[in-house]
Amino acid sequence: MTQKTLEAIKYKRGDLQVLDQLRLPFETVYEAVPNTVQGHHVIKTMKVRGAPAIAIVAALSLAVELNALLTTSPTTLDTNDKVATFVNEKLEYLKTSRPTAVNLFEASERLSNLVRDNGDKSGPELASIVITEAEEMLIKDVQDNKNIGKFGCEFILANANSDSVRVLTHCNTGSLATAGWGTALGIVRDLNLSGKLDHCYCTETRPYNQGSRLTAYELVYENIPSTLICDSMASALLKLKNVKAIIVGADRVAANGDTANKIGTYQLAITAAYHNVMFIVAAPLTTIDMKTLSGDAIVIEERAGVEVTSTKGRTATVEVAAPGIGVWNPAFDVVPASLITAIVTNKGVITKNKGEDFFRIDEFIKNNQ
Ligand SMILES: CSC[C@@H](O)[C@@H](O)C(=O)COP(=O)(O)O
Repeated sequence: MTQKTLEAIKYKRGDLQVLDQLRLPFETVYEAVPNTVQGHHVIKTMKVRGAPAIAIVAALSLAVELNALLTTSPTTLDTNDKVATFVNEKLEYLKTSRPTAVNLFEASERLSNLVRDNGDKSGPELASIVITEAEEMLIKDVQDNKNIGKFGCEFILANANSDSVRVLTHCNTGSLATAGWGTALGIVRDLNLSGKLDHCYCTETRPYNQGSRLTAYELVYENIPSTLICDSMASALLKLKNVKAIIVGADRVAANGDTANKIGTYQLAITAAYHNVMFIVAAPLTTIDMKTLSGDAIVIEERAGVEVTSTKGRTATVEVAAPGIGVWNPAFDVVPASLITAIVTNKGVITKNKGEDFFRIDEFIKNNQ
């Protein structure tokens, strides 16, 4: 059965449009992204957000820029060297948009390696190879998410000891955060399609409200039985509502399984452990960063204090804090591997060995190439 999901990224060769997520859930407005300057802008300002979507929009913004130059200014791309320099400079620039989600850095490295490995091609040929690779990222991400949904749904049902489950999710990990379907929210979709989802709770996810604005929007859009809670209600929910699993996405998973995700994820993992509730991280393998050995080395983005002192409503942004108060606004936190039950990837589910408090992700990758 196919199910229509929201589309954060609309692309055909030479034309990239992104859904402006700052205007959701009240207005559906697409914005053209004709080049990397605009790509950088929509990522930095969070018109597009979510680890996979950030990487795909960055790569496609480069693809549309290259595509346009091939016709409007062919001499700028007429040698291999010119294209290689152009692509690498643009990738370095795009990487400065947001620091925590590794997918952007992984995509950049992949495109850069492609350029290095195609030193024998003409300029236009090399540009075309880069464009095609960026386009494939968009297609592959949806398939990866479908696999995550299936694996995660099976794992949760196999371990829940009940016929239908209630789950809690945090931030937005759905179609809006990816090329389609979603990671953690993809699992929720699969649970719902299998008829085994009793209810999905979602947090508001202050300060940016990805939960109340975006996840709630996706849940309502698809008629998934769901309820919104404030972030501060999570422990009470686990105590009183028989939730079987908390399912979250990831911005970067370190080699030992420590996971950076939206601020508030860490406290959810602590309360899940206390209440003996499964804590599931859902992410494609592109979100795993084997070069980062543990969560301590993950750079956490800090954003402007105004996101905490104000809230964006339907018609205006309103101040909600006493003027003059100091603000700390880390956008992400790190969940230690010891608190994570399983990491659900597009290649399968990674669990810990008995008695160990870290994941052997290197072994999993070796066995699932
Ligand atoms: C599939 S999205 C996974 C994560 O990127 C998501 O949970 C998250 O933390 C997004 O943060 P954001 O700041 O909205 O980009």
